[in-house]
Order: sequence, then structure tokens, then C-alpha cells
Amino acid sequence: MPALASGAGHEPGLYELLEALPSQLHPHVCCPEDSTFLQNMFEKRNLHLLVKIYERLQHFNTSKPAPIVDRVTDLTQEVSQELEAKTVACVDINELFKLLAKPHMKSLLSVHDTVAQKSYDPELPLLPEDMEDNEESVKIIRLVKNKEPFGATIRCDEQTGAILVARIMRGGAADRSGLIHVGDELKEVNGILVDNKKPEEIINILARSEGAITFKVIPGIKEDTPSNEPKVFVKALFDYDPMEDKAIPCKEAGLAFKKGSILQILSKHDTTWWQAKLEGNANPCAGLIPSKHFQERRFALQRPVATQPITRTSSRRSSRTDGFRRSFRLSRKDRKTNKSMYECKKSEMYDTADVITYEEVTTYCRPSRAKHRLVVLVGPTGVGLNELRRKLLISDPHHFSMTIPHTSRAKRNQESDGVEYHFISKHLFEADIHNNKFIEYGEYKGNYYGTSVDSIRSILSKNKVCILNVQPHTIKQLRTAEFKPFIVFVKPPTIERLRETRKNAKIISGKDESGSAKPFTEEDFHEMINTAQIMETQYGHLFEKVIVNDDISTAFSELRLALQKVENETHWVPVSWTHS
Ligand SMILES: Nc1ncnc2c1ncn2[C@@H]1O[C@H](COP(=O)(O)OP(=O)(O)OP(=O)(O)O)[C@@H](O)[C@H]1O
Repeated sequence: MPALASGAGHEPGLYELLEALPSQLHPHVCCPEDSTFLQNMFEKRNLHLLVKIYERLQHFNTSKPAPIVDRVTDLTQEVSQELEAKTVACVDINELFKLLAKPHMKSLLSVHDTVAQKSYDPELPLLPEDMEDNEESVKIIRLVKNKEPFGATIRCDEQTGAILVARIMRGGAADRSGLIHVGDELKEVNGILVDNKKPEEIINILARSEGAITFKVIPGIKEDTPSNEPKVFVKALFDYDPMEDKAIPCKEAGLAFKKGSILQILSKHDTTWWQAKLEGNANPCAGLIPSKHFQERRFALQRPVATQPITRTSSRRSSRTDGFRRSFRLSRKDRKTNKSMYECKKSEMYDTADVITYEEVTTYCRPSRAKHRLVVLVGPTGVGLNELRRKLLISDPHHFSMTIPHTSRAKRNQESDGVEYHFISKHLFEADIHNNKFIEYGEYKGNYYGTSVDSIRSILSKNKVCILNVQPHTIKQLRTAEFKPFIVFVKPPTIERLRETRKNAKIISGKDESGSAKPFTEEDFHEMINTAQIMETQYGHLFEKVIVNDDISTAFSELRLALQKVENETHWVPVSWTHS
């Protein structure tokens, strides 16, 4: 028997059966000639290879690989032309040239192209001749369907009871056929009358059918399908599972997606159910998603999570504002404690609920001379934002920078204006607050501290990357075409890992009025994890990168890599950022 590898890793399939058959059939074959014939047949290498190919195809059926190019024969021709002149110069080139010219290779590549271009659908058969005279307006459609869904939804007309095609999914089997249209009335499927059937029953008939399906339809009035529509992409700001959606007209036609997924909108024709596909997905068939308007209405009817009160992890009174970081993120560290010294003034830690559904996006790659995108770090207090920022600044001080805060407190002897702080009068500080000059500001022991918009601009204009640590509610103000912020959420690891990694670390306790650094307590860890969860629920849709700060060097490398990508690679950003 040829030494062929068995389908290891797959479930026992045809190949294994083929190997076992000769011995199993042996007792049932009386004639020795038949026995030899069967023995030889089952041992044929070609048969084994065929079965292997079958098993591979079964495997690919589930993994659905997509071709990189669909005209590899053209590519081979070009390569051969290039190689022809150089065959004398190099043995390897000569060998490759001959290999590409072999008929087997050419056939293999041609088969590749046929499969890649999906041009293997059989020709549709001619219309049946036994059509009745009074059926001129009836159309007989014969579709050859494989395992993919039919790609259309149907509905029952409330008044007439007729079964109508409700929508055709863009790129699906029905759409590609070009034969079925919205509004067509379905009369028969595979010879079965559908008049008195419920849409679910018809869907079942369709789902079970493979190969040729014959439809008898009365064509509806054709709508003009707009062509050359510009491509519209949106970022999903919520998770969606059609299987959990009671309102969707056909669960199987729905498209599941996660918060942050990029969706290409293929049709907004139906104001309640848009058609979309996941960006980068090779499957051309659209799926149904709730339209922006519909989803907004549904969210508005639900009680928004954002307005729910925060569950405290401890009954002990904490001076931290609503569980968020005590330090005002943008401050320089105080010289004595090496820590930020003031609290955030704003008490609106949680925005009143924005209805978040989809955001229209487009690709953006920073032109080499353009200003850098603002890098914003957010996370619960004590998670390590200052530590990560410090590491970035040390790693490349000419490239990364942080803002210098303003303060109304008096300058101390050893301090210089514009180094530790910009020192301004209380009166001027208040005027600047009034004129919205601060991204964040706060008050500590009667003095104001704040970070101005101009201090960010000043760094960006020097062609440096500005690293900003802010409270999450500030993100909204920063999301402008000018700053194009890249938002990184730093989240804590598990409580066990916090205990292990933060053994020697210190945090400024919100319960300690002196503001001195103390070792982390269990309560600090719980509060950090709890706050991170709330932040993720409320602001998760704005985060472009989430880093778990477990081991500090790993977290730092991850951050560094993400920032390199932001500088050099294409990212999805809100459309409004590119129309300035
Ligand atoms: N991955 C880590 N492993 C061990 N210690 C860490 C890690 N990340 C941060 N730390 C330490 O935890 C302490 C708090 O970190 P850091 O000051 O950066 O927090 P923060 O997020 O800026 O919070 P705050 O704004 O309240 O100061 C520091 O002592 C820091 O060195």
C-alpha cells in the first residue's frame, strides 16, 4: 500500500475508510479475481490522492481561505517574459523558466484562477418548455446554490398574503445571480406552492436546498440600484449579535460584530436594517445590521449604563472623586513626593449618556511632514500611566514630550517659570478657565493647576509626540481634526498579579491628606479594577489600544510598538478628522 500520510488531526474520514476497506471486504468477495481487482483499486495512488484532496477541500470549506491574486496566469506570463532574456545567465532562472512553461504547471495555475475568480458556476439551464399560456408574467428562475446562504429575505404582505422578496443581500448568491429582485412575488420553490406557507417554512425549504433550485416568481417593479455609490465605512461602537436580537427579520441574515469592528455599509435602502460587511472579510455577501437611527432609538429606550451609580468597593469614605484617579493627570510631579498634587475640579466623571452606535470612519496615514497625532493615556488611578509616560520620555526625549502645566500658586525659589509650571495669577487663571483655554484644570489647597490647549499645540508644532494623561471624560474635547488623538487605555491585570507586581510600588493615598506615597492596599487594588471596568464600559468605544499593565517592560514595549504603528501605518479615524 502506498505510504500516504493519514488525515492526522482531522476526524477519521474517507481516507481512513479506504485503507480499512480491502480487509473488511475480503470475507465477502468469493471470486479471487474480484478480490485482486478491489485490492488493486483501493491501493491506487490516484484514488488516495483524490480522497486526500477531498479531505483538504472539506477542511478549507470551514476555513475559507481567500486568494491573494485571482489572475496568477497573467502574473506568470509577465515573470516568464522577464526571465526569458536571462536564462543563459543563470541555471536557476533557466530551470524556473522551463518549469513555468510546463503544461501541468500552466493547467494548475489556470485552475487556481478559475477558483479564485469563482467562474466555475454551471450555466443555467434553458427555461422549461411546458409553461402555460396565461403565465407570461411569471418568471422561472433556476439557481445553482452551494452551501452559502441564499442571500435574500422574504416577507408576507399583510393585505394580500403574498410572499414577497423583502431584500436582497448585497454580494450574496441571489444578488450575484441578478435574477431576483426586491418586490418579486414568490409562487413556487422547487415545485412546492408557497401561497399558504409562512416565511419561516419557505426559508427552511431554501436552507435545506443544495444544487439547482427552481423559483416561480411574478416580477415586481424593479427599483434602480444606485451604482458607483461612494464606499461608506463605519466603526461599530457597540457589540451586536443577531441571534440575540428579537427585532431582526431574519437572524441568519444578520451580521455579528464587536465594538471597534469596521463595517462597510453596502445599503441604507431600508431605514431600519442596513446591509453591511466586515471590512477585510473576503465573503462578499452582506449581512443585516440595525441602522443608526433604529439602534439609537433602542438604546435611548434602555436605561443607559453610563448613568448608573458607581458601586464602591469599600464603605470607607474616599476623597477620590468618584473612584477616578486622584492626581490631575497632566501635572508635573511634585518635587518632594514625586507625585501629582491636585485633584480634578470637574465632578462630571461620567458623561450623561451619549447614544453610541456607529461612527463614520476613513483611513488615515500621517503624511511624513504632518504634525504627530496626540497620544492620550487613560486608566484608573495608580495603574501606571505616569510610569509608562516617564519611560517613553526617557527612551527618546527628542521625540516624546509632555505638557508643562499652569498654576496660580506662587513660584518657589528653586523653580523657574516655564520649567516646572507656567506661573500665572489667579485672576488670569480664572479668565483662562472662562475662555476655555484648559483641557483640564483643578484646585488644590486654594491654588489652581491646569493644562492648557496651547501647551499641547506648542509641543506638536515642534514636531514632537505629545503624551497626555487625562481623565476619560476629557477625551471627548480632544477628539478633533487638529489633535487626531490616539487613545490608549491602560488597564490593571488580575488582583493576584497586582499583588505580585506592585509589592514595592507606592501610590498617593486619597485618604491621606498629606498626599504622601504609601504602599498599595487591597482596597486600592479593588478600586483600580472596579474603576477600570466602569471606564471600559463607558468609554471603551473610544479606546484604540488597550494595554494590560502587568509586567511593566512588556506593557512599555507594547505601547512603544503601538505608537510606532500610529506614526507610520494607516489607521481608521473619524471622517470629520480628514475634512479640515
Ligand atoms: N507594571 C508595574 N509593575 C510594578 N509597579 C508598577 C507597574 N506600573 C506602575 N507601577 C508603580 O505603581 C505606582 C503607581 O504608578 P503611576 O504613578 O505610574 O500610576 P498612575 O496611573 O500615574 O496613577 P496616579 O495618577 O494616581 O499617580 C508607581 O510606584 C509605579 O512605579
